[in-house]
Amino acid sequence: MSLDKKSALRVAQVLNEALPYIQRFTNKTIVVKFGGNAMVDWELQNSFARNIILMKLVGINPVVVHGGGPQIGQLLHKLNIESRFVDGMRVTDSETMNVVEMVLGGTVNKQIVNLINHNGGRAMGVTGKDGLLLEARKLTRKNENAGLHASEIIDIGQVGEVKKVNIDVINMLINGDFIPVIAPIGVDRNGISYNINADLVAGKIAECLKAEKLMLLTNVAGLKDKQGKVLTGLASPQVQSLIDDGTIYGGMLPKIACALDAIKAGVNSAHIIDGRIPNAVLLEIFTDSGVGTLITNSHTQTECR
Ligand SMILES: Nc1ncnc2c1ncn2[C@@H]1O[C@H](COP(=O)(O)OP(=O)(O)O)[C@@H](O)[C@H]1O
Ligand SMILES: CC(=O)N[C@@H](CCC(=O)OP(=O)(O)O)C(=O)O
Repeated sequence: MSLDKKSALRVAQVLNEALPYIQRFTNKTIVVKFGGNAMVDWELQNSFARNIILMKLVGINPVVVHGGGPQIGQLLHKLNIESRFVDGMRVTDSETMNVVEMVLGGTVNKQIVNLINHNGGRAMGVTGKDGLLLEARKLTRKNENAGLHASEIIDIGQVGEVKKVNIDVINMLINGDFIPVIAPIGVDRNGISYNINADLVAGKIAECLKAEKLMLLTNVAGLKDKQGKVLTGLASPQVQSLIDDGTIYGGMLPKIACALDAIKAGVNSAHIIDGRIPNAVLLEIFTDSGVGTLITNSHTQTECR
């Protein structure tokens, strides 16, 4: 398809304006988390795949971590298995864990890998089990309403948190010129599988790779305040009060937590952006038109080897 003169000039201008960003980010690692809610349709997934390829072509090392919560929910529904969440985490019994592995490690992972490869990139899909990439431990949740006789801990099943990231696996893929596409499934030393929230995995991987940026693509324009207005910037002292008054809830809780942890651990910036906007990744990286919330500041560090 050939462009008319005006459109062609505009394309040339856009490329020219992207130069300082390309220079800034070349040879840097950017972790991009593609949320299940942002995988609205094939076109959006395809545009995501092309954005990732373009990053790689200009010398950036993109590392993709994907979710797939709604896709897991759909299959569970078909199988008449109930979905239940505690603080944004899916309660995961062994039957649910099987479905999680099928959907994340199978369908969703291979869909993204295939789209990147089909568009001319070189993607390699792995779960956290491959090469022991994500060593996990069981995540426990405190029961805030525990009375005298209630348990202090809520058991949410095979839900994990990242204990260790084996970055050798990722570096091996990057050095082989592949784009790693990672499904958030972990395993412990006893071989037990864990369902890990994809935001948490993306955050820990960004920390361990000392990434330049962590980008979380979701289905909202950014973090919203009590009035529903998108907060373009957010620092950690504000966060607790937004959680306490219920402004941040559900799936936004792990996003904020992992973004704050990543920043504390040295990742330069964390962004919650609207993945439903075509080319959201390119807009965020190569232009001044950020499309969401930029997060700065906060706590803990993960073991990396
Ligand atoms: N303060 C907030 N601002 C924006 N979204 C919020 C907020 N608190 C909770 N949410 C919810 O978080 C959701 C995004 O998280 P989630 O559903 O887990 O998406 P993803 O699949 O992309 O990880 C939004 O759709 C919204 O319903
Ligand atoms: C423990 C837990 O909740 N795991 C998530 C894993 C997928 C995920 O995080 O997907 P999104 O990014 O699309 O929300 C789940 O089972 O839904």
